[in-house]
Amino acid sequence: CAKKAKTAKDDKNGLPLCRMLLAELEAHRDAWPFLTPVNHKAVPGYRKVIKKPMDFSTIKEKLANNQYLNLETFIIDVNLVFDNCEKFNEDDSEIGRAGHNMRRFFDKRWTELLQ
Ligand SMILES: Cn1cc(C(=O)NCCN)ccc1=O
Repeated sequence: CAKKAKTAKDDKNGLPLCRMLLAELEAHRDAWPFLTPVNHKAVPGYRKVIKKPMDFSTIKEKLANNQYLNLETFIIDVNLVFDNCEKFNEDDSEIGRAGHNMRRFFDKRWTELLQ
């Protein structure tokens, strides 16, 4: 039978924790660039430069469709949002700074919740 989950990443609380973390991300004042998919028709170059677009609404949909195995696979998609942002935006820009702020917030929260 399946091995008993050893760490919080694998245990049964993984997915409710993901929903809680996502709700906190969506409520953050700097979440606005990340709430919905980047409109590649309105943002020149985006589709070419960013190979794997990701945003909070897509993550929410994937959670609802049970597409995350555990907290780890959820964290990978959240980090993709911030990595795409760093790739496409100057650090010294509104959206670039929002991405850094959101990544710092997320890293702090999931590590706190996992302790
Ligand atoms: C994350 N990100 C968002 C936008 C954007 O324009 N978002 C809509 C805000 N209303 C543009 C580039 C980018 O990397």
